[in-house]
Amino acid sequence: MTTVREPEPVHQADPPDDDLVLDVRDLRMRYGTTDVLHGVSFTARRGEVLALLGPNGAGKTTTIEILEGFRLRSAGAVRVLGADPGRAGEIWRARVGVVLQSWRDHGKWRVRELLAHLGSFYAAYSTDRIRRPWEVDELLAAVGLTEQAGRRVRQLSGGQRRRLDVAVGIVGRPELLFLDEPTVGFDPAARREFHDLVHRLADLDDTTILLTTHDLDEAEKLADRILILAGGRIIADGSADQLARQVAGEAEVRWSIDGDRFVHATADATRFVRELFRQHGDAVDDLEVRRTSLEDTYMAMVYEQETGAAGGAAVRALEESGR
Ligand SMILES: Nc1ncnc2c1ncn2[C@@H]1O[C@H](COP(=O)(O)OP(=O)(O)OP(=O)(O)O)[C@@H](O)[C@H]1O
Repeated sequence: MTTVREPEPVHQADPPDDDLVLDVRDLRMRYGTTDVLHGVSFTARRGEVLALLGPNGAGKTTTIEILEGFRLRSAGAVRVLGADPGRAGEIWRARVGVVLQSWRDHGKWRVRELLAHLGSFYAAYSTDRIRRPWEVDELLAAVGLTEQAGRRVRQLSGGQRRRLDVAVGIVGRPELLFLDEPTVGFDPAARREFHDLVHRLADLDDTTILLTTHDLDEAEKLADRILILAGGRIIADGSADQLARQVAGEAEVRWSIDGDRFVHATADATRFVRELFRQHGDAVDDLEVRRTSLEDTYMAMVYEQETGAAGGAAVRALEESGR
């Protein structure tokens, strides 16, 4: 008997997308019997800056460590620069920069020597597009450590040491940079310089950056997109403006009449203020229009997630917090 085989279905593989630097789908992590990540999904494209926010213990460091290849996931599909970080090799590692929460080695080394030494490991991974490593004097200037170049690492202040952590993380000119709470201990000037450096890396070098921070002002200033991790899932993914619109009116209007203070959240502040004056005219005093801050949005979203409140509760919480 002759059997006729059905033609094999043709699998049209998607062309590799060089711009897709992070592709995380349904990532799960369990420590012992405790599930920490219940299905985390997000992507990041070349040159994007993402801020990963969430309450203490939400799983931000766990997520980042999995993407860095330092921790094995329990389940889910993860591609980082086109590879599985759990199995990727040396060449992949040379393309990834990491700034951990604290880094305490090499106290006897001098700053310049340490950076030159660590940088030398990246020379073999230079490409036509990216010359590795970063030239040491240029790097010292970029992180604001030129004056400390000859100092021993253990003689640096906390903030200077954190700058050195950043320098160590970027000395190999990474295409993808992970920053875990990068500005803890920075004074305001150092913080601003660091923000300039992040913008420069993303805008000029097309570096993709994923950072965790508890500083919502910093997240708003730095990130193209904000991810909020709570309850083991990403509960929000978008620009600060987009998130604000999801939660409530975009603006908060405050005013007083005869000494009594009022507050109202609205999507159309102009129309609301026009109506306010039409009704109360010159009696309106102390008028203030404020856009919903990322902090308001964050608090409302995390509150809603934690309490399991139905839609609309976040809006009410936001209004309460404004009173
Ligand atoms: N090695 C481990 N073994 C068991 N549990 C762990 C381990 N590492 C982390 N956890 C737990 O997993 C949860 C997530 O921790 P993780 O450090 O990822 O949170 P985080 O969002 O980075 O927190 P923070 O904002 O406080 O830095 C926490 O409940 C933590 O106690």
